[in-house]
Amino acid sequence: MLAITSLTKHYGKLTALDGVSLDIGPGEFFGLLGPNGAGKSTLMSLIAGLKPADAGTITLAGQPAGFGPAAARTRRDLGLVPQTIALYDDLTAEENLRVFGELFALDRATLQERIDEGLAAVGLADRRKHRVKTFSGGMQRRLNLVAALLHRPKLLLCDEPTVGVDPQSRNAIFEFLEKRAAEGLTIIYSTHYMEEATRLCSRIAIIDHGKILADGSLNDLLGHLPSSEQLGLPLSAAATAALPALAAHGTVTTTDDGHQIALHPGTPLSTVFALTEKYGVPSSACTLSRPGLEDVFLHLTGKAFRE
Ligand SMILES: Nc1ncnc2c1ncn2[C@@H]1O[C@H](COP(=O)(O)OP(=O)(O)OP(=O)(O)O)[C@@H](O)[C@H]1O
Repeated sequence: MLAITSLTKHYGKLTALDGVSLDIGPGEFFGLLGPNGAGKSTLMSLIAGLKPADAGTITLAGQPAGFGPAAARTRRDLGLVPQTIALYDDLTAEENLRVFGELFALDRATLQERIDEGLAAVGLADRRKHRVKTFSGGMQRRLNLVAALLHRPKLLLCDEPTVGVDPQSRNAIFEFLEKRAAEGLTIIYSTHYMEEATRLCSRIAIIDHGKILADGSLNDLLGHLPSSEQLGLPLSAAATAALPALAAHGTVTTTDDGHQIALHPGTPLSTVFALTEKYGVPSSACTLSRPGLEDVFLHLTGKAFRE
């Protein structure tokens, strides 16, 4: 549906996007996960046509997309929830939505129907007559989401929509987006929160320094790691005695915090725990953890993820 090829963007000497290529299919809930300054907003702005690319192409359903007059038609098929809230403070929630709807030349009846439906869907129906300046950041975000979908775009771009948002609004945003995704809307969702990408996205691309480092389902990404589970042991004499036997089942690293054994994929936990028991390591002293996206990022970049 959305095809991006070798997209590059410089700001002066800084390369914000460096040859990004992506193919996003219809109905995908696509996560763009990267630390601050990775290039997420730049990529979103180029797709939305707010800025020109220096090189590369963007097409939506085979038609030119992005910046410039050739992409004017496909821009109608996009909705953007920008990182910075874009609403009129002195207008009420409903008045704001009317302004956005009129930009897309929606007829009065259709617009009213969509306003009512949208406000109800994000839990703002009872605040429709209140000015936006009286809203919390989270409420403003929710309203921005409704505004971006009034013209029923095929693709929704959400640029870090939960930054500075209270937990209640965060959940309302998640549930709203999950419903739209279940209805078939294609969503690109940028975030620097790994748990958001894990919860929401059917596919995740990890971006850093303007490059896509990995792209796939959560399981595909975890597949980059050499181990699926990690056993933690204390620095006790019993645990140290068990290490040679455990080393046959995984890679051992020892730090001041204890021994870590990254188990070889497919190692039965019963085998591992039989060994710790044999050497007298109490099970309460053992920990077992599954790796997450943080470990994938560390594995790919050699650096901890900076949120
Ligand atoms: N208008 C601009 N002029 C100069 N440099 C810019 C501009 N916009 C972004 N940058 C730089 O480009 C790089 C990518 O920025 P971008 O905003 O795309 O990243 P991001 O992943 O969205 O980060 P954040 O989560 O902080 O918004 C950063 O180094 C940023 O400082």
